[in-house]
Amino acid sequence: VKYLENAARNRFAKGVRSLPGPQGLPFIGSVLELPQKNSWMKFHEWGEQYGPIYQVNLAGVNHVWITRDNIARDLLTKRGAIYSNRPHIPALERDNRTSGQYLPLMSKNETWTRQRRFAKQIMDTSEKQSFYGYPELESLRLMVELMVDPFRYNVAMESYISRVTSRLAWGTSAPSDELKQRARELLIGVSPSGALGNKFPFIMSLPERLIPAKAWESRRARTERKFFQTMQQQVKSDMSDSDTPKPSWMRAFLENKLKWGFASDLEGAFAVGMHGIAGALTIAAPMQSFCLAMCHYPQYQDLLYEEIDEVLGDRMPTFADMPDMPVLRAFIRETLRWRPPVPTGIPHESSEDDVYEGYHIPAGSVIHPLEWSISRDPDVFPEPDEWNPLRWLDQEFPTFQEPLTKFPTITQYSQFGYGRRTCQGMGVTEADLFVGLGSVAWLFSMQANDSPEPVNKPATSDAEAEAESWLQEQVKYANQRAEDEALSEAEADAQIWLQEQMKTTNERADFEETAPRALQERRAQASEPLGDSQPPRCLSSEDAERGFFEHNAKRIKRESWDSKRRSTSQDFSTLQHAIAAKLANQNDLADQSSRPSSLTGTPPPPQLTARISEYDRVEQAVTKIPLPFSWHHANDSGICLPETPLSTPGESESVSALTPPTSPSSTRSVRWSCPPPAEATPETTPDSAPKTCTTTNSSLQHPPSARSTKLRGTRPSTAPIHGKVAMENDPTMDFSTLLIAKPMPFSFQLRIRDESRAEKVQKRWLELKLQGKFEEAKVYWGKTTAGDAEVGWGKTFS
Ligand code: HEM
Repeated sequence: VKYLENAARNRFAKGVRSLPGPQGLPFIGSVLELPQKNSWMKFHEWGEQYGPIYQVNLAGVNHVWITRDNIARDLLTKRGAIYSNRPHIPALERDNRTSGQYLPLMSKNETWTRQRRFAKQIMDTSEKQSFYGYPELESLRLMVELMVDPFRYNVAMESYISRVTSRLAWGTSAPSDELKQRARELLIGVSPSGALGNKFPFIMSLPERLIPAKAWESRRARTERKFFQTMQQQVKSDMSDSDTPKPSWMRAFLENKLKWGFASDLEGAFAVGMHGIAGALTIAAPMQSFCLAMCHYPQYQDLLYEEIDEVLGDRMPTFADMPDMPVLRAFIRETLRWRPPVPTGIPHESSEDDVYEGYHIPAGSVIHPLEWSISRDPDVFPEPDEWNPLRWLDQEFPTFQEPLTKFPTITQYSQFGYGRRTCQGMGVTEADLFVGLGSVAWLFSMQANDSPEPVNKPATSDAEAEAESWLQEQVKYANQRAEDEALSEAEADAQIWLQEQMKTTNERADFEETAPRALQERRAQASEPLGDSQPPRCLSSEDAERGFFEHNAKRIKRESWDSKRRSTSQDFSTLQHAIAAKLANQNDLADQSSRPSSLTGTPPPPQLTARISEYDRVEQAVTKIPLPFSWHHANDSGICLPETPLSTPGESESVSALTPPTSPSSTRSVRWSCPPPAEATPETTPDSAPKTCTTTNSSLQHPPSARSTKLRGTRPSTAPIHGKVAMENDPTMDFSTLLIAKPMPFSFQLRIRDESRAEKVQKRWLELKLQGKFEEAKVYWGKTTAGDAEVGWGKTFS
């Protein structure tokens, strides 16, 4: 019906043309042309083929894709009056446009207006109070977790975000695990590639007992409501029981209930809970992309360390340091540009027919600002596929903006949307990333794991066996203590920690059976030159890097701390051991009892390998579930695909009047910023940086003096890409498949930059831990997915 309606609308629009775009098949349109993974790459490719605004019929719905910032502003900002609705999400139990549950998904109506006003107020007020100091507090715990268990860096970073957000929402970090689960379940519910109801909307009108996916959604919705109400009730109790209740968004709601004009307390519970979910969902993705960037573009790391050491010295960063740290802000801004967390943007829906530059845009079109393309406009971002923080620091680049005390900033950035629907969380995102990533770079350096040996050793190695027996002993000891006497909070924490180590050691055995081969295969793939690559050529960014350092000669004349400080880098095993020992000592002091000497014995060896988090497992499981119809796959675009996707779109003669489209063949070429590995000569650097690229092409070589010690000539080991990406050749393009693109965990090395900083962190963490400042995550209804419980964690799919 929608297809016929759209066709009729297009006929009635006289004197204007339809937007260009792929023709597709009748009714289903171009759904069969979409890939299963990273669908935004296909939309990007179509943008290069059809122009900066084009339309695609996807299963009868007209989707308009915008690939340039100025067009998105023209439509979504300047004509916001008719471009600010949201499309319907069929898999949700209640209509997202009117239910009042999820502010980002509501259409423009009264409920949206009052909730948006509320959102603005709580964000402004909490920003004035430095977001209550929560990022600083939780970054301490993040540092400890990274020291203790570096291979779970992704879990630690997700927990950091979730804990900060839980504290902001309800003043406590206890619900952080539950919040993560609520966020991942909602993400499945709203992602086109997630819940089955988004692929087959008709199932949502059938009885629950026949449709497990509908029952799953009912439980998700019930659990979410119960969780938000429980948290609201808890804050109410804290406010009446405590003289100094913690500041939070919920407290702000409860203290001024009448002011907000909400229909009920339940609306307030959702208005706050939704912000919790929005935060928990999104910010962890750029934190993990930052690790990718640091490892694949290591030549910029020292620039950041120099700033950190100069501004912060021996203390961790705070929100107040923001004006003094443009380099850190540039790293963050560039990471968001390079790997947009929401690459397809969040769609708007048009409420009226419109004409733009002679093109007809029918009412009811779903409008996507395609962030992946917008942040790759080569006129604004030369060499757009390169991660290059200098574009924000060097005036040679078009994106440079002064004053550097304010710019670069991620606020007012297109990644956060347009017009009346702009994201409300820009400020808090910047604070979380600034403090969190600043702390990470203050304490650690990162290196790609270039070891030719498999990073995982067999679980039966001597060291592993020793570690296992050490951990077993500790767990036994902790269990014994638990029986003998009531455990103090710190002791309980130590026990949990030790048990986790034990679990990890066991999990490691499974993981290691399959991981080494897969890793080797991936590395081999990554180092193969691409078939259609062009000869290596000198990139302007390299000149720009040199220029930048020449301009900043005074600053960079300072001796690099690099070799000196890195020599103090400490193995994690020692650190892990040190934490355990300190915890033991602290507790010994507290209870005057002695610990077994084995606690200060040989610590477990670290395995610096990323581990798949629960979140990733869930996401992977979603996309692996076989659907009832054999010709359908799950994919990340919301469209059902055949087993073998048809990859050749029909050529269209439509040409946009806006910017002439580039020829598809030119956009498919792959260029290298340094020669492909086959032509590169490895060159050893003093601190055994992975590899440096040199080449026979003299234009790529710069005299070392001009480069300064800050740029040690290490070039990315990835193949920079333009237009169509050969994803299998780019290890930085491995994302989760739901609406938020989160890089999959990868293997790399974290090294402590300065031992005294590590000790400071441990000491402070212990102090605060003993003061009860770091609550453990609370279990609300068990993590079981079994049975037909009224509330609980949903299975990935039932
Ligand atoms: C990396 C972090 C984040 C990114 C990339 C992001 C991105 C976005 C985008 C693209 C939109 C839609 C804008 C549009 O429709 O034009 C949005 C909306 C929204 N975001 Fe964020 N967001 C992030 C973090 C947050 C956080 C931390 C919060 C709150 C704690 C938040 C709260 C919201 C809200 C409430 C809306 C809805 C605004 C409306 O529809 O009126 N976001 N965000």
